[in-house]
Amino acid sequence: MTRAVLSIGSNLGDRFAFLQSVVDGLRPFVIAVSPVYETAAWGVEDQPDFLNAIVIVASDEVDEWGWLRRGQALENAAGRVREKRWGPRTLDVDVVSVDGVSSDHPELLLPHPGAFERATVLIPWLDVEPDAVLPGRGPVAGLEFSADGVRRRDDLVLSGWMDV
Ligand SMILES: Nc1ncnc2c1ncn2[C@@H]1O[C@H](COP(=O)(O)OP(=O)(O)OP(=O)(O)O)[C@@H](O)[C@H]1O
Ligand SMILES: Nc1nc2c(c(=O)[nH]1)N=C(CO)CN2
Repeated sequence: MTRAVLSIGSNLGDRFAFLQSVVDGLRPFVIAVSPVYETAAWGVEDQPDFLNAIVIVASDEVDEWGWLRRGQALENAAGRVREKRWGPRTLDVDVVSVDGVSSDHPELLLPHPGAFERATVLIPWLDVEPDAVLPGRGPVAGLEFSADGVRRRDDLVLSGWMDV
């Protein structure tokens, strides 16, 4: 059994529909979905705001590479064009952590090396898992990050996973 924490984001096109496509695409495996946040872009700041959320998935049959590949398939289905690093995208699916797995393979770094300082990951993660632990960093609730530019969008609720 693997359990994975996925960070999803979109800042191009129908942002909410692209996030919903992840919940729909991973539906049998989804065990929790966070609220949606409107977030100012970090990294490359001169680009539209993102919508971000966290999806927690679990399966007996999918390993860490399987989660990465499924995320990439969903990015491709959203018509994602790979341009510059940290640039705008229809859909980004990052594997934040997979229980009990660490990896230094460049195509799958686990835990995700940027997660510990990204409010866009940590705030929604705490919503669904207040006692979350980021391996190597400790309890997420104890990490220091700025919540500036992160605004919860209670008008946008990802659906269709609780009734599986
Ligand atoms: N934990 C991970 N989750 C998703 N992709 C990863 C992970 N570790 C390494 N990668 C690799 O990162 C590449 C995708 O990078 P991408 O263009 O999405 O980066 P980014 O989202 O712009 O930046 P960042 O990785 O800092 O969030 C892919 O080649 C993928 O194999
Ligand atoms: N607010 C926000 N900014 C970003 C994001 C993201 O998901 N949210 N993802 C990026 C590339 O991984 C670059 N910048």
